[in-house]
Amino acid sequence: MPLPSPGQQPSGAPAPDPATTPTAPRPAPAAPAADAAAHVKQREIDAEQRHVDRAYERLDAMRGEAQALMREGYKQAQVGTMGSLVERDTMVFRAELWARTLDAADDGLVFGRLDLHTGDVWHIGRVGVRDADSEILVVDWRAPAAESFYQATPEDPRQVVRRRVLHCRGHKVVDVEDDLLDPENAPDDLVVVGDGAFLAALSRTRDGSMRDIVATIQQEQDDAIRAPADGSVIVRGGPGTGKTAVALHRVAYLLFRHRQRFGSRGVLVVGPNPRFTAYIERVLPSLGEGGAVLHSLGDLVDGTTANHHDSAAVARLKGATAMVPLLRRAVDDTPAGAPRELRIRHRGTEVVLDARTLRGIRRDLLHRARRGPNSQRVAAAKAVLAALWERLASRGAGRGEKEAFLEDVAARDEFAVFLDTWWPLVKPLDILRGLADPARLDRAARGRLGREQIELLSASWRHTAATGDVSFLDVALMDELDGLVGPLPRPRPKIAGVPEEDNPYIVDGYDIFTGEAVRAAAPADEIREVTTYADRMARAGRTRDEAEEPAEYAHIVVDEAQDLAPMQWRMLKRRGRHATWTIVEDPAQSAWEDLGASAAAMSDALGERRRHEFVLTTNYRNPAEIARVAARVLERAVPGATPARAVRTGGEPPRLVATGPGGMPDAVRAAVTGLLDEVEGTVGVVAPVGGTAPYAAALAGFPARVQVMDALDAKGLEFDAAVIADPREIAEQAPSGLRTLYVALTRATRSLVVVTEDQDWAADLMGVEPARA
Ligand SMILES: Nc1ncnc2c1ncn2[C@@H]1O[C@H](COP(=O)(O)OP(=O)(O)OP(=O)(O)O)[C@@H](O)[C@H]1O
Repeated sequence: MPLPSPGQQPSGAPAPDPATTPTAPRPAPAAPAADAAAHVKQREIDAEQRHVDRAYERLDAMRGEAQALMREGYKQAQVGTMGSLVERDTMVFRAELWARTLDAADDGLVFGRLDLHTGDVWHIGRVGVRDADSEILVVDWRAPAAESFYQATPEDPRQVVRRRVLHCRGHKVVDVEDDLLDPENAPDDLVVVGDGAFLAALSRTRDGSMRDIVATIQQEQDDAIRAPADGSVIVRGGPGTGKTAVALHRVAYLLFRHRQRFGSRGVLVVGPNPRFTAYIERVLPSLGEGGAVLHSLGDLVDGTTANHHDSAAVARLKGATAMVPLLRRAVDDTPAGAPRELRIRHRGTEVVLDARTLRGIRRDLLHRARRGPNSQRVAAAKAVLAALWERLASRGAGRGEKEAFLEDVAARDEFAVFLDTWWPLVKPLDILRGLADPARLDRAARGRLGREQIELLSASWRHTAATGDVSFLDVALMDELDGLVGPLPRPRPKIAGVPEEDNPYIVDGYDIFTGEAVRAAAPADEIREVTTYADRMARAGRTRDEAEEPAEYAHIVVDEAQDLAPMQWRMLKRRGRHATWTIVEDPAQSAWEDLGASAAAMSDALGERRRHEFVLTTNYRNPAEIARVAARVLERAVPGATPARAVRTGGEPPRLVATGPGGMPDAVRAAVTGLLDEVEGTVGVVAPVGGTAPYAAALAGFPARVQVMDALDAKGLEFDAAVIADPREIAEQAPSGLRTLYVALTRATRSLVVVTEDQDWAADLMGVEPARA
């Protein structure tokens, strides 16, 4: 669907006149023009309403059929054979999915119509609907027949004479808006009406959630949405060009056209932070697709949630692939607190394994550990026991004593405690905590980090060790470590009444992993299975690697991909080794400095598959007044970059408020108070990274539509009004700071207020004269 210039008809037909005037290929009736126009339009709306009513009647019938199918599925359960249970599950699953899709389609079921020069008329909607005689009432927007709705232009009308957008409130048609694409082939009585409702829709109030754009997808966006499924799609474009919207509609498209392939292994959508995933989470369900999994980069690893961004200097270190060998060496290093030697006394003889011998055993075990040291725990116990026996044998012990010796040592507390400290089971977080020790970090880095870098990193992990806080990049490191340390063995659950001897990790009453004595668990008078030490070790070895790999997906969407560090790409790659990808990025908004390294890591994740690249050029979010200011900052941040074209005018001109030292929170509060009267929807307050606290305090008790966040967390979001606090600090916090400020300046759909202590700097940067707070 081609886009209107500001203040013009959405496309195609020459529409010089304001608008609500219906225009026709033939001259419009003379007078009274306004009344006649309203009458013609109402007649068109009434006609569409009749069609929409029929479609809703059939939708209700289809929902009834889906419910009946579900009931039928449950009935089959009563038959009870294995086969019928499987059929029942499939039937119920499909019927439920279908029922959910139909429910989601209820809101705005029909939104478009195509009149072809063949005389055919197609209505386009959220799902396909047929009447009882199988006549098509509505074509699903993702079906090939609907393609012209988004793709036809006056230059290439694709048989479409008139394209109509229907605006509905609930089940009621409230407006229609036409594009005349092929006047030559228009029948004499064809009516064309329109009032620029598309542009009006763009300036609607924001309620904090993104909405689908299915009725108004533009041609260049549709190209990306419907790109072939055989490769990966990369969508680039400036802020507000609809990149996120396109990626989400592509997921709905892929699931519709290739459900078998993408539905079974699933789709993962990854956004920069949880605020962003909450913002987009309604889009796919509103398109009838509830199956995709949404995650932020901070919660991709089970049981971990990032709660802060690292400073730019720390992020540069943690995000680079140089972390891979460093982490590997940290995993292989002797654990902190490991004993230097082992002394065991057996029947009056002391057997000692000295530091050198223990180091040799460790090296050997690590060499053999394909799945990380955690999987070698049983092997470690065996190797130490074997070395002890060798020592004893060298001092004259006979072969016949071996079993008794091993039984004796393995059962001892001191051996369990030794094993637990010498070869502990480790979790990724333990390794990061260990790296809080500068000496250990230096060893792992093999001298490749300078003193300042060691201090920065170890300070960051000291904070983690003390508080348990992890950063977004720590999550990527923990995911890397997950693979390096290997899965933790999963002990079988304790079952009441079952003696602990059945647990393969219990050796003679001791849990060889934790060192816990569990002898008391089995009642003394219970008859026990008689097993040897060797039986139990063999059993332990067999069950050791049961932990799960991270889930793999058939398709992965990465939003704000320009910000991903190489280590984060590695984390995603592990989840999509066989996936196709949709990548959404705008290098001009990147907070990550080494764009080359990031691009290489992305390329590695995407693999050899074909890539389809698209560039979106129109800014649907910012009014031209805000876009102009943002473009000035873009020119400084990325000289030569082309800003997207803003289609709307009529926003408030951006305001610059100057304040004195220490006056920032009060000035921000005053700006927000003013904006709450000006706009009905959300007001976003964007602060420097790590600097939200004073503003959150100043705005305590304000309505929930006021949201405070730092500039990195503002990525991808939009608000009716935005207040940028301390732009200079945002710009100077990192080498990529000006780009981050550019992101912050492009969040508002209507009003933008920038509050600064450095008025000359800000006025020069933005080209706006300051007012005093
Ligand atoms: N074709 C369209 N019809 C209606 N609204 C649209 C259309 N395309 C985009 N929008 C709206 O424009 C706004 C910006 O879209 P979106 O967030 O997808 O842009 P983006 O390119 O991802 O921006 P950013 O780079 O800042 O994250 C959203 O409100 C979206 O709904």
